[in-house]
Amino acid sequence: MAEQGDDVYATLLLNDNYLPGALVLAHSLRDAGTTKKLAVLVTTDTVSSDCMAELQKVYDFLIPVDRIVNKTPANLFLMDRGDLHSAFTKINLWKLSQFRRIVYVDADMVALRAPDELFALPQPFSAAPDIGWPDLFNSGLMVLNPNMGDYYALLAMAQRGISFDGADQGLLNMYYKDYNRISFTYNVTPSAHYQYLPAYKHFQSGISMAHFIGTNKPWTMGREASKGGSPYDEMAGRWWSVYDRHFRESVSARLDAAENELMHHQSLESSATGVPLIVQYHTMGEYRIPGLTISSPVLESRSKTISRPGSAEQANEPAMGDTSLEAQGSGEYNPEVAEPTGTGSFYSAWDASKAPPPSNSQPEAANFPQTHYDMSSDPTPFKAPDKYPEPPKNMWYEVPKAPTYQKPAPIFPWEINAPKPTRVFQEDTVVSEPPAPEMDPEEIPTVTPTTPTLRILPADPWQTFSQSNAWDNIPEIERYIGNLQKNRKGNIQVLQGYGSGIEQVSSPGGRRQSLKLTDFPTELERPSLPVTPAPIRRPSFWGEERDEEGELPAAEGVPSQSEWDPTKQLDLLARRQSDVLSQKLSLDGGREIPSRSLPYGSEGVISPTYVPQLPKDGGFSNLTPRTTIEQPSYSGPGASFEKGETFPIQETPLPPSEEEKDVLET
Ligand SMILES: O=c1ccn([C@@H]2O[C@H](COP(=O)(O)OP(=O)(O)O[C@H]3O[C@H](CO)[C@@H](O)[C@H](O)[C@H]3O)[C@@H](O)[C@H]2O)c(=O)[nH]1
Ligand SMILES: [Mn+2]
Repeated sequence: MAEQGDDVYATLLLNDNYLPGALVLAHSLRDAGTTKKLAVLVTTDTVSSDCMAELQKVYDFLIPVDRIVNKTPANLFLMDRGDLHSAFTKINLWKLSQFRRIVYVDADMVALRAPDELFALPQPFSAAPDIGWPDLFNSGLMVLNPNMGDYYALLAMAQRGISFDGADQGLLNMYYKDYNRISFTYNVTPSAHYQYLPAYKHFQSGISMAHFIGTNKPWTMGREASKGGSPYDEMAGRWWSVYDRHFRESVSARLDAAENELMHHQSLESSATGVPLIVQYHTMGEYRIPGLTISSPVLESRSKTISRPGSAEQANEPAMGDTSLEAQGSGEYNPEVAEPTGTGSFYSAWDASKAPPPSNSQPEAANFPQTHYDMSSDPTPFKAPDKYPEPPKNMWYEVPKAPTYQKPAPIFPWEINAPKPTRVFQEDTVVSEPPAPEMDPEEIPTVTPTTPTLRILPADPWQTFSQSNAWDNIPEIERYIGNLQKNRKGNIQVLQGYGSGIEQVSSPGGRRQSLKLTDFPTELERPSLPVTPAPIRRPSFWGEERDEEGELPAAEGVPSQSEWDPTKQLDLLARRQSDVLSQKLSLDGGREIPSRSLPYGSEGVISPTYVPQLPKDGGFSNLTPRTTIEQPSYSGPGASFEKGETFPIQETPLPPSEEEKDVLET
């Protein structure tokens, strides 16, 4: 019986599943030398009597408490912990006014040292920060003074389901908003957060308690699960070292026990070695079903028991027995000691990354944890509560009144001074601009690009380039090639319109002697256009009938075929067009007319849009704009006529002269 004003460490057990945790916790505190008493709160409807019997072996007080269930557990599923439906039961701690002070510790914690100093804290309520949300405290370790005032207040909240996580931590943090924060070393939860490892290394020696938060606990993962070097593995190793100190069988004991099992059909309540079966049953890898066959090379000869993954290594461990356990009892967990070294080891020695599973291994299903659920035997019908918790208020979304859209911040420099886009008309933007001086690419400043403007360049592009091919100036070559061509020419019928009459010119090889690539065919060489002014009579579709009516009268104003001189007419047309053009020019105030590129020889007109590719020195200065348009002619040799060249009207093909032949031979 508790004396008034006792100090206790207390934990909570809601079912048998956490039994290994509660036992290891109690042993760890005792092993660490606490001077305080230990209490465990149990919900008797779900904790078995076997379990309570085990608890009583280590705990000073076994306190039955009423289960407090969260009837609105939705928030629990936010953290995927539906199993914590009864976590509100923790509130019963405040009811235990027989104690002066309680240091509550979750059953999934292990003491590395006994934090007895917490009983001397001046504050009424203390806890350590939670790793998930450090403003909050983790309710796995709490220093509290039981009192009925707090109890009823907390109970009222619990009954209304007030808890942001649906469990005790959410509730208690809403109640104790100004808690006394104690060091994280009193409730160290393993983490893989980047800052964690260096801090862990630094503060490691000061850790009082480790806490295995989450669904997985050391006793549900098995001994093999935490053999790495991470903080979690190290802390889980500490848990297992306590477990082994108190619940691990020595191999010699197990061998004896196996023999006994065979000989005397040992009872199932505790293993032959004295380790309670219920503890083994709830500890992953520890449970051995008595009387079943085993294929362990070591035990085979002496007993027939089934081996589970976790216990197989023990079966194969050399018979060091208690010596090895004592080595671990020093407090530092040494994985080496727990490592099996026997030759016949078939589970722990099997490295799945290196070899297939041993052929003599057991099916893993033998290892599955089992939970038994009983149907409720409570005959009272369900009665709805008088009042349900008020639905939360202010749970609508307020549509913002003013649009909150903000232009995104500029990324590129030109976004800052972007010019306003406007419509641009060519008339407005045509400006004469000197070309930009050449610039070192590295000196080019950031420029704000604008709509490019059309430039009229005051340049006669032809003057800046040589207009002939180099070989054009060598008469020998020209003459030779000219003669070759002469001989290849066929007879071309052309119309030559000198004067008013039409001369028929047969002009084989009548081409002037020039090899320039830019040459166009002369007028003589071009075939005549089939200009037909008056229709030519053809046989009528209606035959004679139509003919009887006589010929249709010729259209008025259309000259007869014989009167039509196509060359004259073309010349006329050209003149008229050129008149129209010059008229337009004077109307436009002398502005130049954009023109198509003209054939060779009709220089003098410069396209305003033409930008010559100038030589690098930028020879602009000596170029002047030209605004005259030379009138084309269709009557003379015209555009293709070359200076100093006489136009041959008639020419007979000749073989090359002796002189020309000489050139050929050289
Ligand atoms: O099936 C169960 C579940 C819980 N418990 C007891 O309730 C405690 C809390 O559950 P636990 O699994 O340890 O929760 P944590 O993973 O530690 O989760 C966090 O969130 C819980 C709910 O808020 C708090 O109770 C814990 O202190 C806090 O660390 C356990 O330690 C046990 O004492 C049982 O006995 N049986
Ligand atoms: Mn916990």
